[in-house]
Amino acid sequence: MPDAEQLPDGWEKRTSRSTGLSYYLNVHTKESQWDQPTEIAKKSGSSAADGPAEVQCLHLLVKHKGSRRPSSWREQHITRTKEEAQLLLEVYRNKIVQQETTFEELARSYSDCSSAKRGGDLGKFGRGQMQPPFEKAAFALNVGQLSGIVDTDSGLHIIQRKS
Ligand SMILES: Cn1nc(-c2ccccc2)cc1C(=O)N[C@H](Cc1nc2ccccc2[nH]1)C(=O)O
Repeated sequence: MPDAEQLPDGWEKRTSRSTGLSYYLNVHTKESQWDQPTEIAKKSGSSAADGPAEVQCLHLLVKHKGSRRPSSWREQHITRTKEEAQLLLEVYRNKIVQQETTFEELARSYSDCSSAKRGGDLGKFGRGQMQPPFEKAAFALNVGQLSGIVDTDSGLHIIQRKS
């Protein structure tokens, strides 16, 4: 029985900054995955069929009293309900769709994530680095596309893919 921590060649075990969960990095392609690998890491990059290895996204997070950490740079003790957060985010999303303002301007003013100071820009990330609902929504977007409302343990998000 192989040692549970012994990984096939070309893999490293990492810990996600935002979720604290372990994921596995292919050191050759820089692709990552949640499931523990059982085969030697491939050395070529993803084919188009697998989608991008990483994406760059902006997000606007509205936390609520049920959020994992109901506090932010905007509000030390967040007490809004999840329903109130949903309504707020729908207003913000409509303003973006109607081109009344930009995603960056709204995120900078209203996002409960510390990335607000960068207009909501999370930078580039691969699979296995963000909470699964966020990852699924982000990797399903085309470049420039705006998501619907995405629910994670952190709160409710809208996401725009930049690359
Ligand atoms: C994942 N992440 N990246 C940054 C970030 C990135 C660039 C510059 C400054 C902060 C902040 C965070 C983060 O986890 N922030 C949390 C809120 C949060 N939870 C998230 C879940 C998924 C994606 C983004 C998320 N942001 C917080 O401030 O309480």
